[in-house]
Amino acid sequence: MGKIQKKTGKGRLDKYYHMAKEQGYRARSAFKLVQLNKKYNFLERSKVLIDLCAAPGGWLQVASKMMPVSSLIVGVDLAPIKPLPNVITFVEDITTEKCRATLRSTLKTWKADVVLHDGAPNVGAAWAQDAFTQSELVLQSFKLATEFLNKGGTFVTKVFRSKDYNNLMWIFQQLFKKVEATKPPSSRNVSAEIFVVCRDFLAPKKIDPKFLDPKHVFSEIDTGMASQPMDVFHPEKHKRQREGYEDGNYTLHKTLDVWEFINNPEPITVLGSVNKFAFQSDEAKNVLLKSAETTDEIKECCEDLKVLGKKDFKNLLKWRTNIRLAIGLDKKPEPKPAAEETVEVTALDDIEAVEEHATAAAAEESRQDRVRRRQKNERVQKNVQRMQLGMIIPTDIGLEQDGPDGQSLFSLTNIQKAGGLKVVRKGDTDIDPEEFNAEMDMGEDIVTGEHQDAKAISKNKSKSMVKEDIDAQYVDDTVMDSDQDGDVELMEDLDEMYEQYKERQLERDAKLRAKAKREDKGEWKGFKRNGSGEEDSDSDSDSNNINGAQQNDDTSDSDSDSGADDEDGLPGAYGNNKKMIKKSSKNPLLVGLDDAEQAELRKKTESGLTKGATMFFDQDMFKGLVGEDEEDDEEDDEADDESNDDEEDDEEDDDDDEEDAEEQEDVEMDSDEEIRQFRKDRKSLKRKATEAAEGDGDEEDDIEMVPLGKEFEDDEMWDGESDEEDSRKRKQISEYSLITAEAMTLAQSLVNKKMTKTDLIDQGFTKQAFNEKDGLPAWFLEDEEHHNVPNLPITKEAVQVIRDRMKALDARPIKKIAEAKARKKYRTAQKLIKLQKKADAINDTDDISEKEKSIGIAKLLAKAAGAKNKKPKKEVKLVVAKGQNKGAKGRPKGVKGRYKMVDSRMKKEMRATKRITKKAKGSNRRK
Ligand SMILES: C[S@@+](CC[C@H](N)C(=O)[O-])C[C@H]1O[C@@H](n2cnc3c(N)ncnc32)[C@H](O)[C@@H]1O
Repeated sequence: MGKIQKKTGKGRLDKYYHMAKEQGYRARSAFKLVQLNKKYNFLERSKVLIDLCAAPGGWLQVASKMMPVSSLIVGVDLAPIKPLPNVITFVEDITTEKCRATLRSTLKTWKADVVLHDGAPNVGAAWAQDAFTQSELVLQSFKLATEFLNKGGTFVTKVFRSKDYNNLMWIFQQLFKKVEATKPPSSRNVSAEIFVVCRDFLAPKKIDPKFLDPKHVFSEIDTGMASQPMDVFHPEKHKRQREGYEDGNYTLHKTLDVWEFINNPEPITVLGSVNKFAFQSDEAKNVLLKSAETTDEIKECCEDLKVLGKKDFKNLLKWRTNIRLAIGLDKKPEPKPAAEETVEVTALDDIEAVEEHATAAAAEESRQDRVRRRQKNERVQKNVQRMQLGMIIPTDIGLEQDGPDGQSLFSLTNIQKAGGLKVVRKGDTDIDPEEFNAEMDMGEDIVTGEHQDAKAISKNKSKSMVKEDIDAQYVDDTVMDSDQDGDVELMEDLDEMYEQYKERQLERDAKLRAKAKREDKGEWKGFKRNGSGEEDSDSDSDSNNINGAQQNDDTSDSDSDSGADDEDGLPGAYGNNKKMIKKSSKNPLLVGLDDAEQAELRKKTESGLTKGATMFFDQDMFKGLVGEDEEDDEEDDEADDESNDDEEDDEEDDDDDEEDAEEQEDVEMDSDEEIRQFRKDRKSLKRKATEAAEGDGDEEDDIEMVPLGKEFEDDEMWDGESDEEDSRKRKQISEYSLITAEAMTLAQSLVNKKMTKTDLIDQGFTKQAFNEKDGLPAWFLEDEEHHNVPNLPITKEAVQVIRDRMKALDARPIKKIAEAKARKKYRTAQKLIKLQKKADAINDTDDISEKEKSIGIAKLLAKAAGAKNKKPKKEVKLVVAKGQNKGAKGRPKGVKGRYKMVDSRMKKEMRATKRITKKAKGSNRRK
């Protein structure tokens, strides 16, 4: 033990090992004393301590830490102990007279308050000098304790569970008032060691020498277990470990004639107590060796029984049974009724062994099952977290319309599949709670799980009702185990999130429909994308639009409206049902609407929506929902208010206005430079708008971005409006709306009543208003398109508004960046949780002081911070060995810091090496 041994065994490097390392103790055993002292508090009030068998010094460290300063601490061991401050150590065998004398001279007239003994023979570096057994060592230490302890002193010793244990305890009790055996938590469960704390030394004047004589103490003990053989099928249950160190029993090599094994009524006992079976007797030679049952394998097994495994022992037992049957020692057991138990010992053992295997396999299987379930749950939880962070949407984890297994939550096809359709028709809505619990046990989806058997399904009237019933039961159910609870909680969370997602989707759909409707009504939304002033040439159409909007033109396409309602108006239950009807028309439960019903649903109501759409929007979830129309109305009201305010302001600023009138009429830009800058900005804004529409489309709305084709622009320039073009134009307007300064200026002047709608219409009638493009040469049309661009007025305010908008757009991160940020945030949060857990663990440790706890936590934090503040790698500058650097020795001129010389040849060589290795790899693989 003197030297720290390499700990390689599984579980050796446990919590206490790491704690010892962290806290600077020389051995993990230090914590045993810490825990013993915590329980019995003997160190704090002691002034003199002797540690027998103290190397490498873990206990001495603890003692010097816990005992008052200037205490006398003496440590002895066969192995040298590295010096420790305020501790006296010497190398000695504690069983010798010399050790006693040294202790006496060290302590002088003093007596010890505590004597510790943690000795174990054969485990130290000095194993060769070790001649005593554990119990003898304990008795020796006890002897020293009785000599050096003060009255009322404490003796702590390590004892192994052995036949000597009771005797030792009896002796201790004779000389100490209180004797308690305890196993501190840091002592491994697999270890047979126990610590005995003997308090209040009685310090009798005379001690009966028999108490301290090993021969006398241990001779009387006979537990009758010394000769107990090992059970070869349950070696782990063998008593040897509990017996502590057997005195050399294992060195005996027993050989037994195999014939005796065949005849012995207790074959397992024989197997456990013998090293070798010899074929020596005549019977063994004549009968056994000649038998066909005695295979080479059996013979080999007989050579060394100590190296055999369970399977080999089973083979030997089988062989013995067969031989016994063959030579007539046993009769073949008559076939018995199944209920009767077999009496034959070996057969039972075999069965037991097989059963044991089967149980182990089943346990392993269920463990793996648990692991799989836990992993699945963890995966789902992770997804949920990611979904909450907005990194993914429910569809990404298959949660939208489909259940986790890809089955629709409310799919009626399941019922048919499970054959429960008929019973469903009967309308029985009861659910068997046991079946429900069984479902939950399987960790499957409550309603859609694959394990939904016919019986369970037959009790469902409809899926939705089932879910409600289940939910109700599930709330009442208090007997579910924790595993189920976890699953159920998870399912609940997922259900809730799914509902929220659906609501959001419906809300969004409603907004989209309202928007489309408004567009169809011909509401004017602004200028088209290129902002090149097609408004002029297009004044007809635009003015139509304006008129349309202002006169609340009812010529909007009501058909398409209703059509849209039919298609999209019921995206939830109804819409899905339509899909389902198409998909699974074979299912008698999934009945489509007949023509009359469909026609009824298509009928228009007063609101202009179809009956189906009205029914859909009458659902509770739409109550209190402010549609875009209403929002816009509100905005309009606000705009009106503002315009009124502006009017007041205008009156005040009349004089100024007159002065600026001329400037206001035309483009109001400070300089050409500003105009150029503005046009540049406008271009980038358009680009961003396109990006936003493409990248964020799924987040914001589902409007598709249609690039402006040449054809489209031409048509707009010259043609009168067809319906199709009209709608295209409107779409364009709605997409780009007020993103240009021209449009904004115009809007502002309309809102501020600086321009009337008649002015706007009049402006549309220019000399080019009715130009025909038929017959004009292509080059002219192209030229016109490029250069005949009306210069529309723009105001500073409009430019400012657009710029602000652009800034806001700039400030918004693109989807990928947002995702990356969310991921980073998530990872940081996870790290923090981990750190918190570690800190909590340190905090909860009872064995260390507050100071040590704070040091431990500070270390943790420093480590975490260190990982963050890792120094970046120093850059190595590549210097090409050419010119003045060619063949230069040492640092090339003008190069500072780290550098590496490279030349073209090196590059070529490196490439060639790579090529060759790649080739070699390829050819190896082909082989
Ligand atoms: C488990 S270690 C003691 C560890 C010690 N308590 C610590 O915390 O560092 C057992 C020690 O007993 C010592 N030992 C065994 N027999 C001994 C003997 N006869 N005399 C002195 N030391 C002995 C071994 O050398 C070994 O270092």
